[in-house]
Amino acid sequence: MDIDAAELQSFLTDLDADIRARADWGEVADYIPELAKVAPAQFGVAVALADGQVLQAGAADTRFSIQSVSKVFTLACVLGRSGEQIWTRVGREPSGTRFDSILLLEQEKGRPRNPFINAGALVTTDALLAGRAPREALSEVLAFLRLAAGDEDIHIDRAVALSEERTGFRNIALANYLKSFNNMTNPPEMTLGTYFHQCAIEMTATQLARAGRMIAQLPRAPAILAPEKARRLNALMMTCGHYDGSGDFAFRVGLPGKSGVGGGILVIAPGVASIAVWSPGLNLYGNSHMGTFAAEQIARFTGWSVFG
Ligand SMILES: NC(=O)CC[C@H](N)C(=O)O
Repeated sequence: MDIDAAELQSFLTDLDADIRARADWGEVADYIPELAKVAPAQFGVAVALADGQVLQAGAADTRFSIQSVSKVFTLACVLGRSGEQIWTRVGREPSGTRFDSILLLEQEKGRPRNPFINAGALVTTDALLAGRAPREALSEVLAFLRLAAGDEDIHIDRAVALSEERTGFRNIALANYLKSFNNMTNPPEMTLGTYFHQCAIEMTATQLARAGRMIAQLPRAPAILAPEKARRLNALMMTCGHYDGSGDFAFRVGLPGKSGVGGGILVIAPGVASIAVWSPGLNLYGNSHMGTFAAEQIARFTGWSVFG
């Protein structure tokens, strides 16, 4: 749908003011000590449009920990590297369980439901390593993101990675459990270290919106993701991108999205726009509370929806 950029810009500016006035921020993720230090009362949004413009409001240039939003990009790298093989190790169904749940893994014999819950993302990261050192695999993800965003200034926050490495006992359990089912080819601590560093990539909303242009297949996006891969990433983001809150996100926003416990959400309007919202306070499902609200308001204002 065509949208007047100036009108959308003034809508975003008003939305930022509205959100600040509401002051209903949710709770920051406190199970990762470094993330517990982030002030919840923050909001930023960036919208990359098909004509190349990037609209911004609020703290669009503040860096935040992208956390599980990284799972979209590692999956894209793995699909590029080894094609469809990954689907022998991980499914494509919503889990209906929390992002860090171990519940279904025993019942389903070590094959995680999808690549966006932690168990599935650990398998994807394990595949990404492909016999390489963690540093090489992480360089590939960073290079891919920098190319996608057209911005070299994207890095890993080591303090966040180490903080999770020290306290990520559920992920450590998941990785070992996967190993017991032979669904982890590397030593669990190697895959875990890579995963924690990938989650600790820092980006601004502006950089994330620009990186998402290839998933939206915007005409000016760098041609580094084949259209059929973009379509499938969008399908997975829609069905699994918000864990057990995916149905609610689809209902409220109507666009594919991927959240992270750092409070970021990447939202894709295929062919039209790539949107990044960020607000560190989370809702019950571990998805950004005000970020979801903002995505809902933007979809309502623009009429963007994959459901017509
Ligand atoms: N939902 C998330 O963003 C979770 C990512 C986080 N690094 C974890 O594994 O717990």
